[in-house]
Amino acid sequence: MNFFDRLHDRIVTVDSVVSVGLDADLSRIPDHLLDYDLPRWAFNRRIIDATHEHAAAFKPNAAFYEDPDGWAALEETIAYAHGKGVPVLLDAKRADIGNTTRKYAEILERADAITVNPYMGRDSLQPFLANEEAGVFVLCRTSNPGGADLQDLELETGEPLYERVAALADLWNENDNVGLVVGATKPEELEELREQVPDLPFLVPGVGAQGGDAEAAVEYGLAGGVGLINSSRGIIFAGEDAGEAFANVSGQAAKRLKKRLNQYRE
Ligand SMILES: O=c1ccn([C@@H]2O[C@H](COP(=O)(O)O)[C@@H](O)[C@H]2O)c(=O)[nH]1
Repeated sequence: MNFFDRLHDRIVTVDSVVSVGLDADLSRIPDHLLDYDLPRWAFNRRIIDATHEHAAAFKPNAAFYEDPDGWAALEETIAYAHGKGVPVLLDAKRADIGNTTRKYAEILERADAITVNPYMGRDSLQPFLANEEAGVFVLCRTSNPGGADLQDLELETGEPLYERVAALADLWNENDNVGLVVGATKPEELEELREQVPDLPFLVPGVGAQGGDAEAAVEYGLAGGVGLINSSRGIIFAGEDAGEAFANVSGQAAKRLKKRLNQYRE
């Protein structure tokens, strides 16, 4: 079954478009978990237990797992999320020359979807795009201030580069498996892009710690009700001062975000 069909079913089941970002920063994990063999896994397991009923997806960012223990923690995390019936989107922003990107794409044997970087062009994304079962979210207009440096550059046609990326992603969507990454900190661009590519679901990061626009994220991020609005630190570290009750606080934060976003869903 296609990723976006699976995501649609999950969104309906939990009545939520919340993506819970599992950015398990070791320096912020509660002290009482640091003696575990894999503290990031111990942390994620508790966060998953507390938030899964509000989660349309979990989104670990690969940056927080790129060491031997990290990969082990990530494997356990993905398997556990799947056991709860929740799809996993790995935020890895991958792409490279063909030989390398084929290896990168093997991660889709584990994760259900991935973020990719379009800068190297179509051939660098081909193994991801060819995977009919997986979701492929192409970075388009990112949430960070420096996203403007390249993404807003005006092309000879007068369009900004991010709009060309959206047009290309639409062309690349032969398997109905492509979405865009568009930050909630960019509400005007969200609106423009939704008009430009009405059928592509968006992954919208930036509604939590980055202070993005939750209403615009929902209004423009969803295509036919399908899309993901992500918060990472705003959920997983909401209970940073709560000691052993940290995961309960995260569960409440995920529920609150779900309710807030649902106000804007049709
Ligand atoms: O444009 C982008 C693309 C990716 N991200 C990632 O999303 C989360 C956001 O974390 P918060 O703690 O909710 O700010 C994180 O993994 C980023 O690397 C993004 O923020 N913006």
